[in-house]
Amino acid sequence: MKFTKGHGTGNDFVIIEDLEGTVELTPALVAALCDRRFGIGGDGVLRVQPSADPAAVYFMDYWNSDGSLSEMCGNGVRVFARYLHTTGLAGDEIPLSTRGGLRTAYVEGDLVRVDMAPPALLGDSAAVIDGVSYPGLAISMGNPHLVCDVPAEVAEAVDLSRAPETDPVLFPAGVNVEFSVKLAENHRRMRVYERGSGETMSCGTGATAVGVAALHTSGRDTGTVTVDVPGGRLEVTRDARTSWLAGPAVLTFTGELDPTTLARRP
Ligand SMILES: N[C@H](CCC[C@H](N)C(=O)O)C(=O)O
Repeated sequence: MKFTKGHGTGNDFVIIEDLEGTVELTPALVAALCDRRFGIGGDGVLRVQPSADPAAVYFMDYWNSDGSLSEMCGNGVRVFARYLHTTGLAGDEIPLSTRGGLRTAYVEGDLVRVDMAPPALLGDSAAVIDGVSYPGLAISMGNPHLVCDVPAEVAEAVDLSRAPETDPVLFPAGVNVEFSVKLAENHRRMRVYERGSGETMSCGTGATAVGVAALHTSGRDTGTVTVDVPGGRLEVTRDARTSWLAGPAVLTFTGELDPTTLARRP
């Protein structure tokens, strides 16, 4: 099985082109592929499949590194677009179907910009870590997010080695939790605990949720927010119609493996 590695601000993915439908992905195989010691290593898998929706040619079949599925992946869809553009499978403007619906990516040199669709603000909630409750704003980007505004020292110290406790009624399938630090009116820094992947260096849907929350808490429904993540810098814009995510997306290497002989963590 051939694969390509890529990342967007350090959120890295194993890309598998499967236009013929010959690759059988299972949660166990995805976890083995994403294992950073026994496998290739990655925060998730992006499988390129034909789109059932006629509005797009390709479907992004996204899996988290634990083998779970998600509706959307903002860095993933940007790396996915970079792969299609680099391999000549698509041009500069790429409509894509995802489990969260249609998204359109625009390859602009080193940057890839995505129409992330309008956010849905779901109200107040909180995340609990080590008995401390962090209030946050629940936002859907197709997948669920909880954006907690915290001081810099809290964001630096908070233990993200395991999933924060969150509301099982509001988030029955779990949630991605962002800890957002205000650096300036239109500038945030964040750490993230990703549902299904743990702490990552970046989360595109999460950065978009952080930007939307930053605008919302300052009474604005439109604007642009720079979001710094441990893996780099993303730009989030909300306009009257939708939300946008822009940032770098690169392919790092290609390889080949036999999934039947791929090592499994003991
Ligand atoms: N872990 C997320 C999916 C990947 C999101 C993230 N990698 C991004 O770039 O948006 C979830 O289960 O909803």
